[in-house]
Amino acid sequence: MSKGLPERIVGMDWSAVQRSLDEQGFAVFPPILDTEECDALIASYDADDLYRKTIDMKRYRFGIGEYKYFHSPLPEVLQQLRAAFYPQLAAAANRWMERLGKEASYPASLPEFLDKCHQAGQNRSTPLILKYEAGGYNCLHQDLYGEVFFPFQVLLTLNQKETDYEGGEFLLVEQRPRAQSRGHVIRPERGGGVIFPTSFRPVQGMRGYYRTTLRHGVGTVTAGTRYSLGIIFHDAN
Ligand SMILES: O=C(O)CCC(=O)C(=O)O
Ligand SMILES: [Fe+2]
Repeated sequence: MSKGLPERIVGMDWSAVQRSLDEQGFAVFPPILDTEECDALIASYDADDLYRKTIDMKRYRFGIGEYKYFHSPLPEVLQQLRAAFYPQLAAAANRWMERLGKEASYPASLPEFLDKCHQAGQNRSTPLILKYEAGGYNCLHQDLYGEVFFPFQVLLTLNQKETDYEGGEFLLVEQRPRAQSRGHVIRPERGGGVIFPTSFRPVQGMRGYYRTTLRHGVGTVTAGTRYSLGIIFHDAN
């Protein structure tokens, strides 16, 4: 891919993404990282000086697998992904809050939003890289790390389904008020991913919008190794 990463993100079909977010609650996007960029991120998994913390998921009963939080300042790719996705998603976030009758208070740029996190005592960086080997999985969860949170997060897969791993589907479960839950199974291409709600979303009902609760996770990897990159916009306390 010849263009720089921020240009590739700005050049995504954002009207289709916004529509998909509003209608389905999530949006799958085609590769924005090329094979070399994905391979470089995978190769950096063992570069321990890049990370502030490593989590063995089994220890916390989060699933089976491992993830590492990048420390701040983030590697350039992570910084670019976070900063370039933010403005489009802030517009969606404010639209969603208005629909739910809440204050639409997400600032236009990432540094302004991070200031809010820091003022609330949320100073630790949250973008992460995840690794699941055969038998690995990630239980359904939400990534909330304090009072301030951004309503969207982004997940990119760094290697190729079917070639590098089998199973390991991205799972999104939507809990509807006074009704049964609905599941979505998403399998992005290497270098592509999905934008999804951190915690809840507005759904159009007969009388205005109501709110559903979302959790995400990963189905069992049945063969190979799956690597992914999680872009969380709020910092952690
Ligand atoms: O590995 C995945 O697909 C999910 C990772 C995750 O839970 C996240 O990025 O928040
Ligand atoms: Fe997560």
